[in-house]
Amino acid sequence: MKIIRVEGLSKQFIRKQKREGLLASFRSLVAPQWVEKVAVHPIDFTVEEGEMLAFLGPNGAGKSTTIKMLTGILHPTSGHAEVIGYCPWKERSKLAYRIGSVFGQKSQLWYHLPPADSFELMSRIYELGRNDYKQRRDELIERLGLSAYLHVPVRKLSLGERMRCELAAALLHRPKLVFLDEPTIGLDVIAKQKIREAIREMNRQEGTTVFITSHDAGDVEQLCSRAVVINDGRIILDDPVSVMKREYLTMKRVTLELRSEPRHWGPEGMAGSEERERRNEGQERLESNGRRSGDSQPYKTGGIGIRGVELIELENNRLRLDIHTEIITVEEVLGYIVRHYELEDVTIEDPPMEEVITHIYERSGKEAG
Ligand SMILES: Nc1ncnc2c1ncn2[C@@H]1O[C@H](COP(=O)(O)OP(=O)(O)OP(=O)(O)O)[C@@H](O)[C@H]1O
Repeated sequence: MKIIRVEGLSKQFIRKQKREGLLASFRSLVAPQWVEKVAVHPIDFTVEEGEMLAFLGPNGAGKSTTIKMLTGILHPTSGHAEVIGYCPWKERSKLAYRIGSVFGQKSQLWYHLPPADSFELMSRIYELGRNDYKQRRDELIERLGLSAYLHVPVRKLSLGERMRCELAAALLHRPKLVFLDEPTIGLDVIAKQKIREAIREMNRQEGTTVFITSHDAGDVEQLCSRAVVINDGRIILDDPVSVMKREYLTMKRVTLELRSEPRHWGPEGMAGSEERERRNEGQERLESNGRRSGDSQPYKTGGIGIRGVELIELENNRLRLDIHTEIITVEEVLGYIVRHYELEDVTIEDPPMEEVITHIYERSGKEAG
């Protein structure tokens, strides 16, 4: 069953044109000039009940405007939307009882109150029955591990602790659908993992539909089954995440701290000839399997001597590598490093979402033209 249906939904803003200079500013007050900005061109998509959908795009792409229309905060310029059977901008308060939202950049908890008090206030706003509320609250405290800081004012919580409380507050009234806008922004690796686990469990146990925007490729890979990418107000990709992973999320950025400077450095790279042969065989095997064969993307060795691995930076004992994971896995590269060098520390990062989207945009442009 479709929980969200969007047809030809668009939004155009009209804003005052600012002019430079004092005189021009006065003139603007008397005779303002207006400019139109199409934030969202007519878009169409649907979301299945129970689905976890990533809604992605660079800054200014139209994500927040779309979410605001789907939650009834904004009226569209044209088109239709149905969210859990309601027209969001016409039936906003009815819809509010059925949806939850978490905005990573904006808290919905009372800043000077402990989370326990915010939960209490929200139970009144949502008109929850006392027993039902207490049972649900205790269940969420247990599931999200909130008991240690339930009575600490929100302003004193770490970002990760606060985000788990935000999630609990959004789930208190058992919404069928939650909008999560950058739920892991600013969190460290451990806190991100905890939030992701909580989201996964909510989806698995309660079948909650999740509509998530994020600049973190990890959120998309680990949580979502489908990704919709919007750029400049237009949808440029609507694909399963497995396809996105295979086509676009094919790089990991790895920073290594070695105990000493790499020994076999130079034109030969880090790998010995045996290793290079093995890698090249691997490459042939991959190409014969049809993956990436003929793709224009160059798999530079960049001084490392392993195909699919590029050296981005070398500073004393510190190396930054880009690993193209359809050629070689991160485990294989780390295995090689560990066999040949003493490793002190390693950090594995996803490429910035902006880079991934630029790649999608360039490719969609090429395919269209
Ligand atoms: N109230 C408004 N008045 C005029 N223009 C607006 C308004 N709100 C958004 N816009 C413009 O619409 C475009 C889309 O904005 P939107 O906030 O939806 O982008 P976004 O994808 O959510 O970006 P971000 O990731 O930075 O939050 C932007 O160019 C923005 O400047």
